[in-house]
Amino acid sequence: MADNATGPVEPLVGIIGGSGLYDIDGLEEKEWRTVETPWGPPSDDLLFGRLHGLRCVFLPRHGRGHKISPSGLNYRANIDALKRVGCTDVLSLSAVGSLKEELPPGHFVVIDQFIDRTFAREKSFFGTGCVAHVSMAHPVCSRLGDALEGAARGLGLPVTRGGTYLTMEGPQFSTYAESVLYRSWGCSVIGMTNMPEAKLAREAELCYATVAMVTDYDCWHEGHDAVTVDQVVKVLFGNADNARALVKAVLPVVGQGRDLCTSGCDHALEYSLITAPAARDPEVVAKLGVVAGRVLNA
Ligand SMILES: CSC[C@H]1O[C@H](OP(=O)(O)O)[C@H](O)[C@@H]1O
Ligand SMILES: Nc1ncnc2[nH]cnc12
Repeated sequence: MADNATGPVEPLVGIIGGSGLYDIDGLEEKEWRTVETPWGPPSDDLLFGRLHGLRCVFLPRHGRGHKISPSGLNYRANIDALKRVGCTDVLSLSAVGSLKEELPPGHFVVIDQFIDRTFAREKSFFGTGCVAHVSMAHPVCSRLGDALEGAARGLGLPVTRGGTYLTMEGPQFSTYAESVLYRSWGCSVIGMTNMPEAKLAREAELCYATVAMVTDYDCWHEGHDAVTVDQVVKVLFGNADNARALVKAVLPVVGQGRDLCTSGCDHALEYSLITAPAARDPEVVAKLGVVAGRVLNA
């Protein structure tokens, strides 16, 4: 292991707020700051502040006012920006459609797997000039998952631990045939944003976990109309209050000093680089400074 992969870690928690979550209330010492990255601009300025005295950073995934569509998001810039400002842990909060009867609107799912059906997005920081292959076998940090589950249960929120999030390209919602197909695959929920976000967080050696907040039954459920934005928005404003309460409850748990992540997220690049040092393109390597500097400069 590169000798800079040691603890203890002073965590800084980044929160990516999805649809309906464009701000975090109750933040002290609040300040929006512009962050530039080699991958272009992130979705918006980053909001810095303190909750219960603990520092955290918030990024509205679609920008304030929800200006950017799922396919138009600069996922690389968002993840690089969070790492660049010192984040070690990323909590993703997302609105989703339910693919299971037992996950009704208002329910929270602490995701543990993803299926990536997106096709029109930049999915890696690496490529020609510096190739790396990280493991995505276990895409979610189970330490963060434990903390989110505990906090949700402590608040009495309806929560399920574990579930597969199917990421579709969008922006249109699924056809009935697609919805039925994804159900037959055993998927729990459907959304448009968590891939490649989770892949990029892994490449950047960030601990990442998603709380999926159910807003609708997509279009497969006979007893419910096919999803509309109107319906999603109605439910997600209720969900958003619960999401904010969850963030407040989980921060004191995940914000405490710790050793290296027991899930291995923070040394994911350890055995992943395959391009020989002499064959690496210096320009590509320079771009990767924040994301992979730990291993590239070891
Ligand atoms: C407004 S419904 C569709 C929209 O909501 C979800 O976004 P996010 O994950 O950022 O909450 C879904 O993935 C779509 O982007
Ligand atoms: N049914 C659905 N499909 C895709 N993304 C969603 N976000 C919220 N509901 C959704």
